[in-house]
Amino acid sequence: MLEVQDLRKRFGDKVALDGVGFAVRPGEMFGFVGANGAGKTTTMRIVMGVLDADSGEVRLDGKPLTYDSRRRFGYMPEERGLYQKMKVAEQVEYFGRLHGLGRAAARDAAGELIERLGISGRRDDAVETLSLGNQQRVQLAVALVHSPSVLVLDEPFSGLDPIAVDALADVLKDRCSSGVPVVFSSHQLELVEQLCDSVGIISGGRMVASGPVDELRDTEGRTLLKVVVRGASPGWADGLTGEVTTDGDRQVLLIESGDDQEILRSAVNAGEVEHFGRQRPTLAEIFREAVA
Ligand SMILES: Nc1ncnc2c1ncn2[C@@H]1O[C@H](COP(=O)(O)OP(=O)(O)OP(=O)(O)O)[C@@H](O)[C@H]1O
Repeated sequence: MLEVQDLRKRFGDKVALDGVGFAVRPGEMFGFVGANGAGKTTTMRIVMGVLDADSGEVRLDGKPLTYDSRRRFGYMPEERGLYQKMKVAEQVEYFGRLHGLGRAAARDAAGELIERLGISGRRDDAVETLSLGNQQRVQLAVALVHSPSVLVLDEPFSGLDPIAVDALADVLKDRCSSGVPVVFSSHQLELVEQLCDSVGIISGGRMVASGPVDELRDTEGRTLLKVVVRGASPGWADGLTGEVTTDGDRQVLLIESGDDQEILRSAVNAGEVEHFGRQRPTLAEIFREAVA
């Protein structure tokens, strides 16, 4: 298990991290979300030992991280770093070799990832001739080539087209199912909600919510009552406190609290009730409330 414990970090007067902590179990996908400048990259750099914390600790399976344990991590830094003149396949193999793979193993692993990430047509091209999205795929292959025991990825999905997003999601799911803890940051909250077992929301250097996505949806944010009525005349919900929107010949009422029976009676009197039920907040809604 990867444990990040009470990290604190200042840059001069600026407090970047003010007690950041979370844990990621083997085989768990953890989405790290927060507004720009919230502290995600700083946390990931500390996990990777690129930056020292002022205090706090990062442990793997109960032990503080060392140079050797970090060598087995796969890291995709925010500042992407590839050799621009080197060819794609050569580059991925080279990083595999740097992480200790033998020549044949590095070649096989590079070939497989290049294929899975959809860049096999570019394997013999210099990185500098690739589009930004394709360079990002190479960067991901480089982070994954040595079958890391932990994955720490800073915005791995940004700039990818939907096909590449799916390909990367599949690769990450595979790695997770083989017992690897995966941490990635992202601003794509729908994707995080779909993919991750757990999320951590950071705001101003502090964790404001974290835990399994399902639990957060049960305990955080507002559970709204959603009522969909067909054929109702405008103004049917005027006496109620919620928001009404129109969708074709349907009126959709979202209401936080009230007398459910009274609301139902108003809806039935107004038209044909197509839907009446509570809906849990999405991750995006929880996020907006948590960082507000
Ligand atoms: N080397 C540095 N020197 C000074 N301040 C820094 C440095 N690195 C980060 N910061 C500050 O620390 C805070 C956290 O930054 P960080 O890059 O960790 O945020 P982030 O959540 O990754 O943001 P984004 O989503 O924009 O990538 C910000 O206020 C940032 O300006």
